[in-house]
Amino acid sequence: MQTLKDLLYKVSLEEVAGDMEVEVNAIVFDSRQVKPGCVFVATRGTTVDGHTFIEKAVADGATAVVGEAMPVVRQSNVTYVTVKESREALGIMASHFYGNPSTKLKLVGVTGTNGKTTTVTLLHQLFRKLGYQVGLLSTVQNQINEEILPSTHTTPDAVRMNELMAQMVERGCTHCFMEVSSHSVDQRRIAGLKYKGAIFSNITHDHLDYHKTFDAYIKAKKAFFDGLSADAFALVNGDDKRGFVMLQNTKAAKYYFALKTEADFKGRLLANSLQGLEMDIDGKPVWFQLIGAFNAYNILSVYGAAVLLGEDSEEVLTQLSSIKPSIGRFDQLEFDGITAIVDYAHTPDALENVLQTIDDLRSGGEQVITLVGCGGNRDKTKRPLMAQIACRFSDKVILTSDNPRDEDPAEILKEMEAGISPSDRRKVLTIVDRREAIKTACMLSQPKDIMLVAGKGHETYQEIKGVKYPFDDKQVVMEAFKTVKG
Ligand SMILES: CC(=O)N[C@H]1[C@@H](OP(=O)(O)OP(=O)(O)OC[C@H]2O[C@@H](n3ccc(=O)[nH]c3=O)[C@H](O)[C@@H]2O)O[C@H](CO)[C@@H](O)[C@@H]1O[C@H](C)C(=O)N[C@@H](C)C(=O)N[C@H](CCC(=O)O)C(=O)O
Ligand SMILES: Nc1ncnc2c1ncn2[C@@H]1O[C@H](COP(=O)(O)OP(=O)(O)OP(=O)(O)O)[C@@H](O)[C@H]1O
Ligand SMILES: N[C@H](CCC[C@H](N)C(=O)O)C(=O)O
Ligand SMILES: [Mg+2]
Repeated sequence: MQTLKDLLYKVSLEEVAGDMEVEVNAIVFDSRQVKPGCVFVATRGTTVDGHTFIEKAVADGATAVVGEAMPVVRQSNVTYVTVKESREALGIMASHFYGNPSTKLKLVGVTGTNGKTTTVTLLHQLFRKLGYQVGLLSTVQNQINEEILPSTHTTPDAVRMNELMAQMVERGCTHCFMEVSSHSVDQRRIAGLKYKGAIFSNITHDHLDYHKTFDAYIKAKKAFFDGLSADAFALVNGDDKRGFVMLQNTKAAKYYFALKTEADFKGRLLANSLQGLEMDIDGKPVWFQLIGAFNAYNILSVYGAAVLLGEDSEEVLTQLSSIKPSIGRFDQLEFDGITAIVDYAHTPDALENVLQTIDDLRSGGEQVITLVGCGGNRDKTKRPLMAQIACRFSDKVILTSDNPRDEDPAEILKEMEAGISPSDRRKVLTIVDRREAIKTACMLSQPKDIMLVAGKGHETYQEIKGVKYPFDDKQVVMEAFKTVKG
């Protein structure tokens, strides 16, 4: 067991009351999870202040408390430590508790509005093919080699994350590829981690509900790069004007990947179809199985990161050309000549990219039918924009629910409808029930048509008022086709 003093190594302390040599058997930041002998870390959250649960945590057996303000009435057998930033302390403590696993792995983090899951999944599969034991932390799933562990967040909380990394180390992993969400940087979930590399994919509109302004959102992403050490690499998209911003204050070695501008890892798109894409990389034409021009960026950053991690460039391209992750990103289903595409596009930029890809691949005569919704309790400003984009690229649009969470789904749909111009209204149907909406889309589609089911991708549930009901777009689409056309 470790002492509180061990766990607080390198954390700047403001005040200590009690014994720092006390042993702790767990780190807990939710009073409902407290067990005797643990240290309770109180953080100020987005809905409640964890400091209000200190007494409860102590009553339930916490032997130590760490937080930004301590109660006046204290128990003599409990150690109270005041720190400047509890979330930062929590990250560092979690790392120490699990033996600093990030220092024993080549840890690469990917941040950006879109493309994180695709990039880390490609990296995981690539390094498996290159013969390594590899860990993965992603929105879709966490993985230790082939073993799949459920994921609840894009970037887990500090305790869970270090626990997972410790398991990776124990199982012989040499590399770990993880998504770094802007929330996780802001909430210091990644404090205490040692990165070997960081990738920036792009930044566009999302999460303004949380960050409030676009500048604050950029700042959160940049903080990830600011925190890198000199022996790490920072690889950014040179075609995104914020790529340069990410590198401004980092100590890490700086690299760019790009399609349009000069870069250390430069690609040129040669061909793009529903079967895949061909790209010239460093003078070599290579065929990849991923679909959509935006994936050229994901492939380039994966290539760059692999080379920067010391892999042979030829071998990397050979292996990369054989990979096609099936993770609810541009997943194609066929039924009687109709193509249905299930995609996780849940931001205006992602939706536009996917629809542009479909548009580029149209052969003429077919209809594009887009089904889309927007999540509740999330950025409201993207709602009218996403409806507008769907209309711009589609012959028919069905607006429906995504994960309404605690909001009224009809209200979300009204906010989406506000983005539709009078001339586009005739092509739009609004159907609140997603299953019914999918059935209608199937009914409206004819052979050769392309139907896009956007927003939920890999998700296997629909969250309505705190309950997650089983719902898998791919499965529902296949069932609907069988019912309607079968
Ligand atoms: C808005 C947000 O990001 N919230 C995250 C945050 O919770 P919070 O600190 O704000 O929670 P809070 O309810 O205000 O509580 C404050 C503190 O009091 C504690 N508490 C609370 C109640 C109680 O009875 N006792 C108690 O001790 C809580 O454990 C917490 O430590 O910290 C928690 C622990 O790390 C996260 O689980 C939680 O994620 C919530 C569930 C969430 O939905 N997050 C989403 C928005 C998110 O993080 N998304 C990103 C990016 C998604 C993407 O684009 O890919 C992600 O990384 O997944
Ligand atoms: N490099 C990219 N540029 C723009 N759009 C992309 C890119 N890569 C993927 N997309 C689009 O964004 C959607 C989400 O992709 P992905 O899941 O890889 O992103 P993410 O950053 O992990 O998202 P999240 O923030 O939800 O975790 C995809 O379904 C696709 O439509
Ligand atoms: N990680 C993202 C996922 C959004 C997916 C979409 N289906 C929704 O529910 O809005 C978020 O939590 O904002
Ligand atoms: Mg993701």
